[in-house]
Amino acid sequence: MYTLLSGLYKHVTQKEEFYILILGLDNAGKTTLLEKIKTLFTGTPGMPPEKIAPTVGLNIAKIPITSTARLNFWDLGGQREMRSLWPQYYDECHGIVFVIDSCDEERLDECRAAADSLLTSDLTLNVPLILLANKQDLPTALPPHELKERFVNRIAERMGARESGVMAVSAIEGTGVKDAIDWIWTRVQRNRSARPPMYR
Ligand SMILES: Nc1nc2c(ncn2[C@@H]2O[C@H](COP(=O)(O)OP(=O)(O)OP(=O)(O)O)[C@@H](O)[C@H]2O)c(=O)[nH]1
Ligand SMILES: [Mg+2]
Repeated sequence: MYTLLSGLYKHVTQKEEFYILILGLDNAGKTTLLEKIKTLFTGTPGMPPEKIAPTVGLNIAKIPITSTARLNFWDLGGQREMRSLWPQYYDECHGIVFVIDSCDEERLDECRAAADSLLTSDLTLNVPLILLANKQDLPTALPPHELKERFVNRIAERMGARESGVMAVSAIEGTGVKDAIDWIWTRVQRNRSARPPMYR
């Protein structure tokens, strides 16, 4: 009887867990984005931008997306030494958000190299990926069409068969953030036979 009841309780309370990696070079705005996601999707405001320091290790946010499913965001540090840790998380992730600083033209090549190594890993094969052209609130930001030409088109062949997209956002102002999360949520659900959710 106890086993039956505890099984039933588990069935009712267990949630589908999807894991989403937030990657990109240091200073791209990943943690600012994570905190904005918290603000927009939970009742609790995220940390204000001025309190956010460069990430050493990772930050986590658990976002209830429906009554039965949760998106777990893993925001990893983007500094060069931290990037060697990224592959440890590829195997378990269901989706990837790749954040680009649209104002940092000088580091576009470095950014492309980081995206290349992520996309060529067997462990991320067919994992949906959204590229976010961040900091669009700043006048010096490359507009999305220019970023597409100078960045996205050059890594397009590495995308393979995965679902991919590009969106313009401002993590600080929140512009485009909800649409980006809706995009990734739709894609991880579509990809669930290849990468099924975890149950916790
Ligand atoms: N204007 C503007 N500034 C932003 C935006 N997003 C992030 N920033 C700023 O960019 C800087 C870096 O932001 P973080 O969120 O710490 O960057 P990160 O990608 O997490 O960096 P690492 O943790 O080192 O990998 C901070 O000064 C942020 O305030 C944005 O949308 N607009
Ligand atoms: Mg960070």
